[in-house]
Amino acid sequence: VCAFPIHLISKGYISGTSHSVSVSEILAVRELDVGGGTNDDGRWQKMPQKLTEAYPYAFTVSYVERARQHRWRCSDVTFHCSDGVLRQQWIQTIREQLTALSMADRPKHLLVYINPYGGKQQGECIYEQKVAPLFACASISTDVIVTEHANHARDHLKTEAELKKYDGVVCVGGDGMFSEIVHGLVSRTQRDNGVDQNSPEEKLVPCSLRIGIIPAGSTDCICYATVGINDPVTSALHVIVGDSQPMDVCSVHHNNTFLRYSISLLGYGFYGDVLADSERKRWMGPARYDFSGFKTFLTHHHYEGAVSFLPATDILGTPRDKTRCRAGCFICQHDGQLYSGDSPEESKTAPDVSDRVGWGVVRGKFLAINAASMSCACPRSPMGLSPAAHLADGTTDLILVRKCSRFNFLRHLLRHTSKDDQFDMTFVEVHRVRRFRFTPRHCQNDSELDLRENGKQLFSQICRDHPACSCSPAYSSWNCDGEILPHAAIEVGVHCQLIKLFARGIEEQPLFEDLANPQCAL
Ligand SMILES: CCCCCCCCCCCCC/C=C/[C@@H](O)[C@H](CO)NC(=O)CCCCCCCCCCCCCCC
Ligand SMILES: Nc1ncnc2c1ncn2[C@@H]1O[C@H](COP(=O)(O)OP(=O)(O)OP(=O)(O)O)[C@@H](O)[C@H]1O
Ligand SMILES: [Ca+2]
Repeated sequence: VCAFPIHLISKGYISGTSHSVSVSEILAVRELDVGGGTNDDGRWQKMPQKLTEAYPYAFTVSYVERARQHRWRCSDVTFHCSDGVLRQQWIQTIREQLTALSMADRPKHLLVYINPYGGKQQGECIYEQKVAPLFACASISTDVIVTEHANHARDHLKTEAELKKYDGVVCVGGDGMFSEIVHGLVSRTQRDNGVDQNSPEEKLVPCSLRIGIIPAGSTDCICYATVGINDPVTSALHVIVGDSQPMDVCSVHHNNTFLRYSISLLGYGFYGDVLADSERKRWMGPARYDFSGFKTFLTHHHYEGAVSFLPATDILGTPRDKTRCRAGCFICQHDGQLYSGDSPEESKTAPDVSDRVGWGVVRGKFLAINAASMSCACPRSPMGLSPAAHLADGTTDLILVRKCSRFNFLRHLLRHTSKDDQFDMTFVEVHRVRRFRFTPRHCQNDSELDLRENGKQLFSQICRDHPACSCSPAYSSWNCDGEILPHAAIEVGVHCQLIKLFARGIEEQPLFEDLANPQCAL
């Protein structure tokens, strides 16, 4: 902590309270030319002449200030003193401390990808106006790529990007853009280490580069659930101070072929149907999800199949806990494990799939099958699909919503918008698992599956053409972090802490938020 025992003038007046700033939350320090009447930003300083005469030497410290609802802002305080040597000592000392932080965790050079078409198509503008000036202030240099097509960022990371040059990768966009970055980085890391992604049993190698998300999408679920707010300035500040948040990643396979990774939601039934419908309405922007959500709710389709899963035993925590995964989460610090005799490296890998002992099976008709590897909190649902899920415990919460009336399903959905327990309903069950499989009914073998994948499309088309038809199609689609998967039969495994974000998890709110904005001291 850096406390300032010299005279301090902030915003044109002297305050009598004390103020301290953690060095780890200082962004930059710079000299201020008091005599000239301006600082080096060219902004005028409103300062009484008497004070500038008495304390002509000044410097400005930019630091993180906490605002409401997990927002961070960059604030400046200016310190004045009568002695030029003293000022230099302060500036030098703070700079030395910042350099030490840069050597440890702070990024110096970043690779930035901007999706100009995500969310409300504001990505470039958000980056230029809100983020780039902060990176410049913190002396972070960047290489910026504005993507030209879908998968541009993924493929660039996978094959071309000179990753050694960078301390992290930043994406400006939504969950889809983040997913591209994850696929690029994870695939590159596996290829560089000779790991075959197609084998569901393979232990994946964690990525070394951290990922920053500047939210500019429609849902921004990953950002919201790791920071507490989808706010570009807050996220940029978390990048600058060099935060690090490990995250679980699910691998999804079909018949020993790798399909995709999932970080937030794998949803079959309701969320798959919402996504499939909403993709045809991208022109509507973020509102497409509400439109398609309403439509899908009215169609009320259910799907038959079997879900088999490997429950996570010997773990701290359950999906029905009242406690939440927050910054410095005890459970995530222990990889979610109560006790493990394994070495730390072994305990972070996917469990042995050949051991079928302990697997459970649930068969039936489902409105929704959801796997949430994290809470999936987002502005639509501030507590998320699974409020007690953990970011980095090596498990996913498998939520099974059986066929029920529209009224009951609406009650279940509505509970996502309040603090009421959405799992406390007879037709809902939730399991914390390390692996699971889904097999749609009638799915006997691969050749049949292909037939049925085609049949599904045909059936959906018939139902679309005949809206009065009230029957449920045999298959839904999997929504994998906002992408539709090409197969209904999948096998999923959780890889504990495979990636790291420039985030720290949601901070606990100060008890008296209104008072958490101290002024500066003499
Ligand atoms: C009555 C209101 C109930 C509201 C219930 C809201 C629950 C919302 C839970 C959202 C969970 C999002 C999980 C994140 C998934 C992301 O990886 C993915 C990519 O960005 N986003 C979506 O798939 C986008 C998925 C967006 C889903 C939106 C669902 C909206 C449902 C609206 C139902 C209306 C029924 C009204 C009946 C009168
Ligand atoms: N230049 C581009 N042109 C077209 N599509 C792109 C481009 N760059 C990226 N994409 C794709 O756009 C898709 C959506 O992007 P993004 O996730 O940023 O926004 P969103 O879908 O509005 O938000 P969310 O994923 O939070 O719902 C991503 O799947 C990404 O692959
Ligand atoms: Ca998890």
